Parts: sequence; C-alpha cells; structure tokens
Amino acid sequence: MTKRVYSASLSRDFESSVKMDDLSAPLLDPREPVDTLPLSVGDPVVCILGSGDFSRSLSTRLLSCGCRVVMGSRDPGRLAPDLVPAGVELKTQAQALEALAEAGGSLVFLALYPEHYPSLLPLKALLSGRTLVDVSNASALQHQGQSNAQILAQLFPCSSVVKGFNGLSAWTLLTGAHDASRQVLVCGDSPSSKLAVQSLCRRLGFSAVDVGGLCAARAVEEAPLHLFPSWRGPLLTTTLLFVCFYLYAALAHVLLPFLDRGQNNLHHLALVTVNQALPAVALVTLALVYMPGLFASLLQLYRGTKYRPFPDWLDHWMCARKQLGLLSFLCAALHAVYSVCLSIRRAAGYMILNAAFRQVKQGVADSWEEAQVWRSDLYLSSGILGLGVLSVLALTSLPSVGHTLNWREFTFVQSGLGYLSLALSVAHVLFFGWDMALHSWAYPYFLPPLFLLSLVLPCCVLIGRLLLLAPCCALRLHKIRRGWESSRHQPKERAETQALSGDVQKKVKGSVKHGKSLRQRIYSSVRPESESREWRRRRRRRRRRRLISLFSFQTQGKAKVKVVVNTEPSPTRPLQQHVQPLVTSLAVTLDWDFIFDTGTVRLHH
Ligand SMILES: NC(=O)C1=CN([C@@H]2O[C@H](COP(=O)(O)OP(=O)(O)OC[C@H]3O[C@@H](n4cnc5c(N)ncnc54)[C@H](OP(=O)(O)O)[C@@H]3O)[C@@H](O)[C@H]2O)C=CC1
Ligand SMILES: [Cu+2]
Repeated sequence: MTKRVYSASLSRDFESSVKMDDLSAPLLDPREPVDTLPLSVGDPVVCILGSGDFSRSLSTRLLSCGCRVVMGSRDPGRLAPDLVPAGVELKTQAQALEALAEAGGSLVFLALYPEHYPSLLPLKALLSGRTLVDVSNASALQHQGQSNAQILAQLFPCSSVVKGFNGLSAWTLLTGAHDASRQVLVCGDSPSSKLAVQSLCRRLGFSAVDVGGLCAARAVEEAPLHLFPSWRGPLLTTTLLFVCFYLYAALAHVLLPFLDRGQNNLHHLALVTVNQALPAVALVTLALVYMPGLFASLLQLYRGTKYRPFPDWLDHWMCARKQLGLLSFLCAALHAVYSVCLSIRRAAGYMILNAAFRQVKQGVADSWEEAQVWRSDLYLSSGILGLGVLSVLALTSLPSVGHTLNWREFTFVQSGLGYLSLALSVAHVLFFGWDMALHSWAYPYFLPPLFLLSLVLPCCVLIGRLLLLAPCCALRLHKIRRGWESSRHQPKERAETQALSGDVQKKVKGSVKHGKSLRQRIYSSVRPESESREWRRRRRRRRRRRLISLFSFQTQGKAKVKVVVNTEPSPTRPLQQHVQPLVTSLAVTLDWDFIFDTGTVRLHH
C-alpha cells in the first residue's frame, strides 16, 4: 500500500520537476533511494499491434507477469488458434485499441516492421494520447539519418513514442531473463511514458536503462547490429600475422625443399606448419599488447607532460590491448595442444622407428645427450609457466573477475604478470632455438628461422621496458604521471618571470615590417655612434647579460610584452631615455601591449 502511494507521488514529483526550469533542484531525491522504483507502476493492460514472432513472445511473457494483453491484427481470423497464446485477446487493430481505451491503458507495442508503420495512419485518432513502444531494429548500420522511432513520432505527433525492447530477441522473451544483466535500453522524449515503459520492463524481470531522449534512438536501434566492433582490428592483425608466418614456414620447409630437391614434406602443412606459425603469432601478439604502453611512456617522456592527448592510432591500439591479449592466449593454448599432439601422430612413430633403426645400424647403444635433455626440459618448463601466467591474465580480463580486483591488483596482474609472461615466452623460444641460430643449416635458402623472426618485436619490448626502468627515466615518468610538467608546458602566466625573449622575437618579427626583430630595431635606433665599441662588447656577452630583455606573458587572454632595460652602471646608462619613446611608438605600430620597466636583467640560461 505504502509502495503504491509513494509511486503515485514519485511520478507526480518527477513530472513537476521536469517541468521546472530550476537547475538547482537535486537530480535525485535524497530522501528516498532510487531503487524503490515501484513495480506496480505501468499499465496492467497492454496492447500489441502485429501478431508475428515478437508479438506472440512478448504477450506470453506479459501474461505470465500478470498483465492483460490485447493483440491487434489486420486479420485475426487468418491466425491459427493454437498460435496465439491462451489468454491473449485477439482482435482487429481498431478493436484492440478501443479495448485498451476502455480498460484505461495507454501502452501500445508496435510489433511490426517500420516500413509498415504508415499502414497504421487510419488509426491515428485511436492512437492519440497513447504511448507507442517502438521495438524495431535498424536494417543497417548508418550512424546518420532519422531513426525508426523518430519517423514514427513524426507520423503520430499526438502520441508519445518510446524506443525500447529491441535488444531482446523473441527467444529471450519466451525463455525469460535468467541473469539480472539483461538490460533493456529505453529512450523517449516524454518522461511519464518512459517511466511507464521502464516500470513494465522491471515487471517483466528486465532491468531498464534510460539512455535519454528520442534522439538516442538510432544508437539503440543499431546496438543489436554490431558484430564485435572492438574485435575487428585485433582479429585482423592476428589473422594477418598467422597467414604471413604460415606462408613463410610453408615456403621455407615445404615448397622450396620440394622445388629444390623434390623432397615431399607436404604433410607438414596440416599440423607441423600450423604449429610453427601459432607460437610466433602468440609471441608477436603478446608483444603488441605491451608496445603501445611503451610508446605512450616514451611520448610522455619526450613531451614532458601527460596532459597532451595521444595520437588517434595510439589510442585505438591501447583500446585493443585486451582483445590482442586474449587472442595471444588463444594462439598459445592452441600451440600447447598441437605440441602435445605432435608425439601421438603416426609420422612421429615412424620417425622414432627410423631413428632407432639407423642407430642400431651404426652400433650406437645409448643416444642420451645431456645438453639436449636440459634444452627440452627448460623449453617445456618455460612454455608451461608462460602459458600459465597468460591464463591468469586472460582470466582477469573477464569483466566478472576483473571487477573483483582493485586498481592496484589489476595493474599488477595486467602489467607485472604480463611482462613476466612475455619474458617466459621469450625464454621458451630461446630454449627452443638453443644454438640453432649459430648454424648455417638453420638458414635454408638464406631464410632466417621463424623463431628468430618472432623474437624481434618481443625483445624490443622487453629491452624498452628495461630502459624505462632506469632511474633517470622512471623518476621523470613517475613525476609526469603525478601531474608534473616540464617548463615548456607551463601556463603562460607563470612564464612571466622566465626569459622568453627569443620566442617573443620570433612572434614580433612577423608583425614588424621589413622583417627586423624588435630587439634589432631597438638596438639600431638607440645605438650612439660613440659607444659602438661598448655595444659590440656587450653584444658578445649578450647571452649572459642582456641590455634589453623582452618577456612575453598573457593576462586575461591578452598578449603583452615587457621590455626591461638593464640599469646596471655602465657607459650605456643614458640608453633608457632613448628606449622608452621608441618602445611607446612601436607599441602603436604593433598590436602588442608593452610594459616598460627598468631593472637588472639576468638571464636564466
Ligand atoms: N523477432 C525478433 O526476435 C525481434 C523482432 N524485433 C522487431 O519486432 C518487429 C516485428 O518483428 P517480428 O515479430 O519478428 O516480425 P513478423 O514478420 O513475425 O511479424 C510482423 C507482423 O507485422 C504485422 N503487420 C502489420 N502491418 C503489416 C503490413 N502492412 N504488412 C505486413 N505485416 C504487417 C503482421 O501481423 P498481422 O498480419 O497480424 O497484422 C506481422 O505478423 C520488427 O520491427 C523487428 O525488428 C525486435 C527484436 C527482436
Ligand atoms: Cu612452444
């Protein structure tokens, strides 16, 4: 009972607050928690126009949640009786809307394709004042133009249109929302209509998310059409890498030996070549996960600030790290399974038998090689450990696991363990290669072995990371990440006390006719002939102590130039008297504000 009373007052409050222009009103009523949005708001009578799949699934769900459903069809007699859920009142479209009006309901779901909306125009009077719920999806990704919901709102200006439910399939509606995460995005221009639809959503067991006005409808309509948008780049990169490595391995170990010596290695293509390409892809992709972070650090070090945005390509790359990491994990896991299967192949059995036979013929009793034993054990161990750590990374990148970690834990896992996994994988490949790279037979047809190629990028990343750990870089980076900026990025106001005369000269040069810099003009006009020697001497020492110094700064967005004349005792002392009128006349010529000052000028550099 209390809930009902509160719900009525809430909707009244809400409407009145929307009408109010007063922005000082709090967004949320602090007295009541938001989560008490009442379930009982929303009509118990709902009309659905259209009798297709969506309509029937929705009506089944509405009925099971205690609503009365009136279904409006163009031809109710055409539908097989067992197709309509028991309890649904099947009528013609006009009759259904009249029944809704009699029952005092206002919600009308349009379960039709948007191209058929104009066929409802004869029902305009009956639909007026009702809330039309547009459940349609976009037919293609367009990102522009009017949405179906906006077109519907234009067709029926006397009804209020709410977009929603389009993300749910007819199947989901039938089977029900098993997890609480089933979100229904809702948008519309009328707050009361939107509230009614949101309440119905909750009643059906879904969580409604208000995404704003009807102008957001296009995004809502297109949301179900996206096909893994964030995976496109990473998938393309991984596939390209795989194709390149596979073709390279096939060329070096299958095609060229066949063309050269007629050696038939074609059976390698099915398993061995795939297993040569997979680890290379896994390793390079893992390096690609950590490379953008390295670039970002280098860029911040170079710029001396973290407040300048990264270039677009780097931003996109950073956003693709999670997907690249998961794809690297997939390739590594596949490589592990392939490697286990290598020994159970028929070919492996034949090869062992042949080797044993050759050994017997040569009279060798014991083929044990200590170095090779170490090599294979270390190779396997580092590989297993690398894959294990990579699995932890993959697990923590799942939202449900990642959300249980705090920021520090997440960074430790994703960055610390990530680099550990990269280092272990590099070690795995190095143990695999052992001393192979030193032998000429490892370079058939002058092609370097695949493992060597796949090591280039990961080694660069690891070396780069180590360099960034050096105190000179690490300390500066730490400072930058805590908000420190190098002097060239400090706001202009602060630069008032810093000598920027060179900079000012450059700026002024553009505006002074005849291309002479301000300082040159001042010097040449005030230089008395008799003091020319002193001038020359002073010019030589100019870098250390200037006679005239210019400082630029900004106050209230206006550029100003401050001219400071050196007043140290010197033979050029009367100079100030010459300078002041000149600067004043220049101030008129140039569009700069000058402030004249005398004092001792010492340069900082
Ligand atoms: N099916 C799904 O899983 C989902 C569907 N949707 C949306 O729901 C809407 C309906 O989809 P769905 O139920 O699958 O489609 P159906 O083809 O199964 O049903 C469409 C219905 O529209 C009615 N209709 C009204 N006017 C016309 C007309 N002039 N010409 C043809 N049919 C008309 C018909 O009912 P009658 O003959 O009784 O008038 C027909 O049954 C679409 O906009 C779709 O985008 C959204 C999310 C999921
Ligand atoms: Cu391996």
